[in-house]
Amino acid sequence: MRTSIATVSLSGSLTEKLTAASRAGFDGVEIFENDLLASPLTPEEIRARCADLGLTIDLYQPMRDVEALPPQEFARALRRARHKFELMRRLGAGTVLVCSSVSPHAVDDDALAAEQLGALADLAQESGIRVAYEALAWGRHVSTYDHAWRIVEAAGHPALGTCLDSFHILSRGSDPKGIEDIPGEKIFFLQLADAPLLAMDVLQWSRHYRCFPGQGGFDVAGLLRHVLRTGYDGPLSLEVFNDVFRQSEAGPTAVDAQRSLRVLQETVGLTAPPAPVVPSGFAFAELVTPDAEPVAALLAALGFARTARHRGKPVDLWQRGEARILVNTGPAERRDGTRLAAVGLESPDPEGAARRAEALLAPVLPRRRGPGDAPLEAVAAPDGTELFFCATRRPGLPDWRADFEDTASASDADDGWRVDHLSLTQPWHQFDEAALFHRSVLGLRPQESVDVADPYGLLRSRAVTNDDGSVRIVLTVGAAPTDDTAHAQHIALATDDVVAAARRFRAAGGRLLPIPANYYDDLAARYEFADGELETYRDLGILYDRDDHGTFRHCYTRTVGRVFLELLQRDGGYRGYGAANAPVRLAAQHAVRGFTGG
Ligand SMILES: O=C(O)c1ccc(O)c(O)c1
Ligand SMILES: [Mg+2]
Repeated sequence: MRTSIATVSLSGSLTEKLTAASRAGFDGVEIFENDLLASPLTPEEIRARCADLGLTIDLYQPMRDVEALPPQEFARALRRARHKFELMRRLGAGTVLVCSSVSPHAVDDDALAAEQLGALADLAQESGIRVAYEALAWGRHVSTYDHAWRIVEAAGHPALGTCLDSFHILSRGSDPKGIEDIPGEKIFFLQLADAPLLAMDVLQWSRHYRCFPGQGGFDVAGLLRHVLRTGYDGPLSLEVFNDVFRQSEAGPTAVDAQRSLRVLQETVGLTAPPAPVVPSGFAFAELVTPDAEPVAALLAALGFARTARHRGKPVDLWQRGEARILVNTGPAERRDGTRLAAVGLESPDPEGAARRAEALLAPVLPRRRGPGDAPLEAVAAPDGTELFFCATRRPGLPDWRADFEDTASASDADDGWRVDHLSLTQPWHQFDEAALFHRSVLGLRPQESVDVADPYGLLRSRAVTNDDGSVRIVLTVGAAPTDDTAHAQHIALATDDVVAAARRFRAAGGRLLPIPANYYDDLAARYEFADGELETYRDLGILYDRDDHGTFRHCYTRTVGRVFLELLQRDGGYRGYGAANAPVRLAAQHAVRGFTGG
């Protein structure tokens, strides 16, 4: 179906908004009055600009406080309407949105509302304009979609229809099934927005927290299915009031928006893009570093061996068991220091995974290929992390390690080491986008979002995983973009014996993050441990957690550049990431930085 976006959903000047919408592939826009009023362009110039960009103007909005008014007030509303309709004629906009009145003058009288909306529609019709009446969730007398429809139906005017807005319908908990009672041709417009499930005033919720479908907790797809059953064939339009999007660059936001509509259309069966190819493990994690020495020392102390070197680039492969870490000393920038730049995802169908990514507007990266290199499909995640779709030892698929020359054989080949999860810090304004990206492009499943207290701010964290837990990516976002501790990334390595791993690391000269004694006193109060067990944890700085399924023990290396490593042991099917311990870990990391001056 045609896709549209309200200018209020994007940041910048009207021109910037239109350009971003067009580039992201939208067919049309809803022009918000404020964007027009603030624009130096005349309505004719805006019309021409839209035409040049291949955008139709699908809606002009909003017109407020029009219906169920005393005669004098209504006369004034009609006068305003005349001006708006003239403006819309110059703009070439054919539909105006009228939202249900919040005016203290409005009376609770559906017959009067129908009569006055009919009179407004008469006037609109003279200018070839249609009126779409929308119930605001906080409207004074009309706040539900079925009520707005009853009034439209009673008016019985060909130029008057209703506008459905998923936020207003779902935020109030209305049953969207009743939408099917509205004839499709009387639904003049459909606005789509999702929102996180928050317990708050609905107006504040609407004006600040809306997000794109698939990023919140509403069943927008379910609502759309009801709308489609009516025969509605107008645009799917995103109307998202969001404080974060207002501050972010319009270009990426528009792409995020368009991706959400592509996923939504796929979900309801309107389109069939290439199916997701869910990754089945981590092939590697790649660190880019300006100085390989500290990274090499850290990996060596952990028992990793440098097993291979890339034939054409300064990239070493370090390995322990099934855990593989690439250390790239090529394009590193001093400013960032060591960072986690790329992730190799085991893919049953790398080409299919890349096609899926492309269909959902993920930037496909130029293949970094030298002569004779194995083909490697790669895309960029919203945070810039490069995601490679690759195969390790898979019959019929080229092995990514073909580009590497063995330098040593791996030690400890079968001791159960593997990458358990990767934690990737997201730019503060891309957290919701990142979750939607990983879900839709990679087919990973988002878990609950958790808040983690950091001594200098609050962190949000959300894991995306595949079904068997062999791929887990933890997306985090910190409050202060300048806080290095909150913005560190990490590689978590699973072992079958974290105590032995920690001891070995320390014996080899590695330094584990020290954890305060208070933490262990508290653990002793919460759980019973075998003799000496707690003392071992206390000595090594091992943290402990438990869920309904099992237990979790984990400890941390010091940070190199932006990256640290975690050693962990999952037992009995523990599913989490030790979130209960994260505040202690973050405080300890801050303390170490403070102590050493970073
Ligand atoms: O917040 C508002 O006032 C407002 C205005 C127009 C809309 O279409 C809407 O859904 C909300
Ligand atoms: Mg709306």
